[in-house]
Formats: sequence, C-alpha cells, structure tokens
Amino acid sequence: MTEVRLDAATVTVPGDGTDRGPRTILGPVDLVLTERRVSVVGANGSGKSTLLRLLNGLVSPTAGAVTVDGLDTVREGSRVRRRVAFAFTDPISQLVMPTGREDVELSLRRLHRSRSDRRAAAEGVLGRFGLSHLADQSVYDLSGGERQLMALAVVLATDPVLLVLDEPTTLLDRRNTLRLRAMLDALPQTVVLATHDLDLAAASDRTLVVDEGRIVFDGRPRAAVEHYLALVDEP
Ligand SMILES: Nc1ncnc2c1ncn2[C@@H]1O[C@H](COP(=O)(O)OP(=O)(O)OP(=O)(O)O)[C@@H](O)[C@H]1O
Repeated sequence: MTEVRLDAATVTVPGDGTDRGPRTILGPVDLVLTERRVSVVGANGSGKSTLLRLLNGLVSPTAGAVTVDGLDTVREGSRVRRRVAFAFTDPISQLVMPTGREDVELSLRRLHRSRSDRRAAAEGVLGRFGLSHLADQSVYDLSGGERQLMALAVVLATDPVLLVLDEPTTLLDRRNTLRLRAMLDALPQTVVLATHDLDLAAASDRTLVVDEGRIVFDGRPRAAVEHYLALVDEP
C-alpha cells in the first residue's frame, strides 16, 4: 500500500512585480492518502494541479513537507519520481518521441540497458494496453483518445507505485472516457487524479474538494460531489 503524506504543505508564489505580493496558492494542507483511488475536484484555478504536482516533486512545497512511502519529494526527488508517474492533461506534452514505441522504449531505458531487452519489454507494455497496432504511427497522427492512452502506457511502462493524473478525460469523447476508466479500474497502482468529470470522481474511494487553495471537503465521493456542486451553485 502506497502512503502519500502532506504535512502542512504550502505553496507560495512570489509577487509578479506589480502591486501583487507573494501569494499562497495552496495550503497549508495536511493529508495522509492510503486509498487506491483518490480524486480531486474543484473550480478552475482552485489549486488541484498544484496539489497533484506536489506528489512527484514537480512543485516543491515552500513550507511543510510531502512524502511518498516515507521519501521526501524534495530531498529524495529522483527516487520519488521513479515511483510516482505523472500524466499531464495534454498527452502531447508527454510524448516526446516520434512514435509511441520509441517513447515507451525511452521510458524503459533505465530498467533495460540492452536495446533488445528494451524492445521486447516495450512490445509487452504496448500489448498490455492494446496499443501494439499504433506503436509505429506518428504520435501526431494518433487521435486524441489514442494519444491519451499511449501517454499513459509510456508513464506506466516502468511500473510506478503511484499514478498521478491531471484531468485525464478532458480531451476524450464518451467512448474513450469509458475505455480510460476501464483501464484505470484494472490498474494495480494507487491512482490520484484531478478531474472535472464528476462521474469519474464519484468512482473513486475518497474525494478531496479544493477551493481557493484549501481542502474544503475530504471524504466519500458522493458527499464530496454534492459539497462541490453546492459550492459552485452559490450565487
Ligand atoms: N508558478 C506559478 N506562479 C504563479 N501562480 C501560479 C503558479 N502556478 C499556479 N499558479 C496559480 O495558482 C492557482 C491554482 O492553479 P492550479 O493550476 O493549481 O489550479 P487548478 O485547480 O488545477 O485549475 P484548472 O482546473 O484550471 O486546471 C491559479 O490561480 C494559478 O494561476
């Protein structure tokens, strides 16, 4: 079981040189996450991505601490990143190689030094995600949904213990959303995801509602969604 711990984690950004001074965009947040599926909901700009980015050290807390299985995301950043995969909303920012196969192989370079081992392992990963037939197609020629699934295969290739997903269904149609949900359901990994898709949020074990940089609700998904809807419906 993976444990994510935030101890008074706070993110303050410097002033922008105008009249705005430093601004706390998240926190302080105290959390211990051990559930297999955690979702994060909140309005645009509420701090969801910032919270997610703390989990693999993409953002460092300016005060407090974040640990994953006891590893500090700042002091032990590279060890944390080997355990925590992060998938961005837009898969094209994840796919850096011309084809999915090359991208999966790139992910595997640390695990498999020999080129032939890497090839074989990549084939296995692509097969596992039903993407073998798209492996050699330019990533720019994939549909949005195919690209999203390919990006997930790339980050999951190294078998991370925690998968962090920032709005994974934003670019997907209903069919691909359902495909992605089925794929997530089958994953053994712990998943923390931010989403505006309230059905997806409700399918988790625990939901956090973020508002203006604070966790304003933390609990059962259905109750969290109701809390969030009441919040956004306020005049
Ligand atoms: N590096 C930064 N410097 C200054 N402000 C930032 C920085 N990163 C985020 N912010 C601000 O912090 C707030 C929270 O941003 P964040 O991306 O976490 O929100 P979000 O809930 O993920 O939003 P969305 O649903 O629109 O993706 C926003 O007002 C954003 O402009």
